[in-house]
Amino acid sequence: MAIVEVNHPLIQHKLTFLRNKDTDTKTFRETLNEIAGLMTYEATKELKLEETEVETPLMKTKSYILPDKAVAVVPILRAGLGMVDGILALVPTAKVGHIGVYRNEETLEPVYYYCKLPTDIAERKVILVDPMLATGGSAIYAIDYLKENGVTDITFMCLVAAPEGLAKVIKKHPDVDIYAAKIDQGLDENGYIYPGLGDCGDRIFGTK
Ligand SMILES: O=c1ccn([C@@H]2O[C@H](COP(=O)(O)O)[C@@H](O)[C@H]2O)c(=O)[nH]1
Ligand SMILES: O=P(O)(O)OP(=O)(O)O
Ligand SMILES: [Mg+2]
Repeated sequence: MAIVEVNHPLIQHKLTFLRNKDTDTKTFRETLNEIAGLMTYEATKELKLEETEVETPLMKTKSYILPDKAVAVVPILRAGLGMVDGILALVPTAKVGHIGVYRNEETLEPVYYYCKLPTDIAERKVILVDPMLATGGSAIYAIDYLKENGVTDITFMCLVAAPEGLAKVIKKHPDVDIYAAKIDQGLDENGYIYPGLGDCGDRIFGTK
């Protein structure tokens, strides 16, 4: 198990634009995908490769490729969708599953409404994505769901995490690696990450 805050200057620079309440929807969406791509570089560094042989213009040589069933990306709807294209730009062979979970605004408990996973998901490393890890309820629900479907290798990737939510996820799922661009101060009285960037789903899709 590892918690990794990806402190790369480009990521921290771009995160500033996502935090800014005046950033427009188009810029927000593009920047979120750019960060997701940069974080993917870090989060996939332990991927196993297969040996192959390739013919260069000069000679045959040993080289390495990802196995066919290396990776699946699973966004938690809706906000997780905002990271998918950035990840697929780096891992185009990844399959994509979807888990629909929203937060009940009063109880902050996750409410399930949709799921579609690749049939061979248990054979893949799953990168589960949601930009915001707040109370941890949505992440724990989705990880439970993936494990019930046979997945054994899960990395959770988010943009901003609250320490209290992180602690809950690690306690319930100590085998899951978590990558965050930033671990923030905490949660406010409404369960929003502080200072955070607001409601990420609404900012991606312009729904408020
Ligand atoms: O500041 C925030 C906090 C949460 N969200 C949305 O909620 C879920 C995660 O909340 P949990 O309490 O961890 O279940 C996440 O999917 C976000 O969509 C947010 O946008 N901003
Ligand atoms: O997790 P929520 O409730 O913020 O839902 P969405 O991601 O669809 O905005
Ligand atoms: Mg959500």
